[in-house]
Amino acid sequence: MTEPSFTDRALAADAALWDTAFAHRFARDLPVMDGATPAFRRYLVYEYALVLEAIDLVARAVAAAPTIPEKRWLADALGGLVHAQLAYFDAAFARLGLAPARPGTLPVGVSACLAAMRRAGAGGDYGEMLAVMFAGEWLYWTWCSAIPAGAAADPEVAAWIALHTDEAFRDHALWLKALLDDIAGTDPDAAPHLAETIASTLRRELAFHDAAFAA
Ligand SMILES: Cc1ncc(C[n+]2csc(CCO)c2C)c(N)n1
Repeated sequence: MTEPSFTDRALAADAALWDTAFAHRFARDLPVMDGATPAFRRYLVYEYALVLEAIDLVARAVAAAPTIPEKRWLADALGGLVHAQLAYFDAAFARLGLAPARPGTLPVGVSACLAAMRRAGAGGDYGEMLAVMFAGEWLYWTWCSAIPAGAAADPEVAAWIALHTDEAFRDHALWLKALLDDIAGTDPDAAPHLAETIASTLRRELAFHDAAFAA
């Protein structure tokens, strides 16, 4: 049998935390929410702020990537955020009468998540940036791919799930996973910090999603 990879070991070491994540109310409620659900409306406003922060993080990762194939892959991921994801928010905000959060009004669970992304980007540690991206992408991939096809009746919710279940999204999550395995394999001294970054990011992700339900 092949040895479990670095990321498989990191995910297994935090299995209890990931189980909590998979049981999160957000994942359970998402398919039955709609544009009138207060938690979903709050979530979209928080999520828009997160996507803006993610654009900067991925742009920093493009700059930090040591090879052209990595820069090219990450630039495509950045393109997905600035095009498909921002187009989603333009359409959803217009349809649902939502607006971006005013500065200083985000709840602490959300702003802490954004601040950690910003720190990872500004810190310049490529592996750390990838670990932050991986934890969030893995969570969304796992959450959204577990929702049965057609389960969400609302068009905004269905479109949001579709953005996180398409092949490109899955491939990106798996690409991040494989690259982290490479980095941890090449530099075993970096592995503990990468594993800790995956776990701490997941905790912040859960606080982010808790905030949508705390009115
Ligand atoms: C709250 C929240 N967490 C994670 C994602 C998934 N995601 C989309 S872009 C990005 C960063 C770049 O990989 C991540 C993690 C999300 N949409 N919203």
